[in-house]
Amino acid sequence: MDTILVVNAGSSSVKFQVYSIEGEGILRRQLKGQMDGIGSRPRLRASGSTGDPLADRAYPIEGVPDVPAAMDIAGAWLRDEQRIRPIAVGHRVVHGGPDYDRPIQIDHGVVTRLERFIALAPLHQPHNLAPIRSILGNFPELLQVACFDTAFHRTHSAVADHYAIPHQLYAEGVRRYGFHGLSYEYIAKTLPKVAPKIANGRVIVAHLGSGASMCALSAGRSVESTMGFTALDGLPMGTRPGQIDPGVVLYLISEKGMSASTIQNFLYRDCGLKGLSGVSNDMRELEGSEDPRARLAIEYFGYRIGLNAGMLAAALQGLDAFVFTAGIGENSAKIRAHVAGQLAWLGVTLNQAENTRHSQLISGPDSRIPVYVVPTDEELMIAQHTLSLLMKTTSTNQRQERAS
Ligand SMILES: Nc1ncnc2c1ncn2[C@@H]1O[C@H](COP(=O)(O)OP(=O)(O)O)[C@@H](O)[C@H]1O
Ligand SMILES: CC(=O)OP(=O)(O)O
Ligand SMILES: [Mg+2]
Repeated sequence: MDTILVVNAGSSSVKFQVYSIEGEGILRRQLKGQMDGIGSRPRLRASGSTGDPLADRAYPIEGVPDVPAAMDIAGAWLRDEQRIRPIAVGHRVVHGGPDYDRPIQIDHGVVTRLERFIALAPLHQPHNLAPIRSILGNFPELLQVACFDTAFHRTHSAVADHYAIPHQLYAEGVRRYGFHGLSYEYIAKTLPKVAPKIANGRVIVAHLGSGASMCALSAGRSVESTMGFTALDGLPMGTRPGQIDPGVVLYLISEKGMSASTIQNFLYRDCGLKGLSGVSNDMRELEGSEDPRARLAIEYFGYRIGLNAGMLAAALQGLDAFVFTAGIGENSAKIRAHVAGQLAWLGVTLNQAENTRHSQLISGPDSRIPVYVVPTDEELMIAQHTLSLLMKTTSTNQRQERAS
């Protein structure tokens, strides 16, 4: 059986899926899993094609201190216990920079170009590139495909793509890229099935995971994002502050004597829900905590989502639907209710029972704007892109063989 392996390293999780190729362009999921709770409660969970459990293992927090450790455990499980031998591997690569507006086949030159963006995505890019390098070294013939978080946002207009800084910096690549593009691409592709009437309209998608952002979709295309040059901007996240006055960074340099690398660590690892609550970066832990600072962090998260929704509705000049997705968006009825409250001025009402049940449509019948919960599937997008490139390279090879 020919299979495609998909690897998605996020900031608090490593997700993976294995698909069999069932014929021209048809994929069937064989296995799905994730190692999540990195830094809080590490756990490896995986299931087979019918949802049958294949693994559920908890690890001590010090046993899986970071994403590379999680990647090693997941890789060993796939290789040694599941005996996965794929014919192609698709990778989520968070930063594609200004050059890549679509998935590409990986070679050493591509890896070198993507290494330039490590400083722009230090929580992700190194972990995205590590397995790519290792596979290139051990299996140089294996097709590997890089699928970028930034690519889906390349439809942004010039005003959405710029900062108000001298043009030379834009030319060098200091632009408002936006991230979580594979997730938004999946939602944009799924919306015509979920809500055919509004899929062509103006939709805000809130990808609320460990990293969090929101995207304004107009007729299924991204027109604006809360994230920018890096995945630091916009909403508060597990360990990142989201939007912050650059004056704070200047203060840390001039008054606290912090170096560039100390500030980088601070902004990527010590802020956000973790910094504000002093309790945890993990929304599950915050929701279970009695600590008033945990409550403040939850309150802040919902408040900032509401503010950013106003901004994106302005970019869209109106709003036809609101969609929740990713770890928090799909699973936290409490956060969704809080955000719906923030959107009441837009005429949003919530159906409490449907929200508690995590139903697909959670707005009330009188809501002026429908609110949906749509589970994302970045891995499926990656698998589809990988299969397209696999088919392209196979037919090119066949043409070359016939010609020689
Ligand atoms: N049942 C739940 N209730 C509240 N939050 C949840 C639940 N399940 C997962 N989450 C939250 O989702 C976040 C992880 O989301 P995810 O999209 O997997 O992140 P990432 O891909 O960035 O690692 C964590 O903050 C986690 O606490
Ligand atoms: C870009 C980003 O923040 O990704 P994740 O949510 O997977 O950490
Ligand atoms: Mg993620």
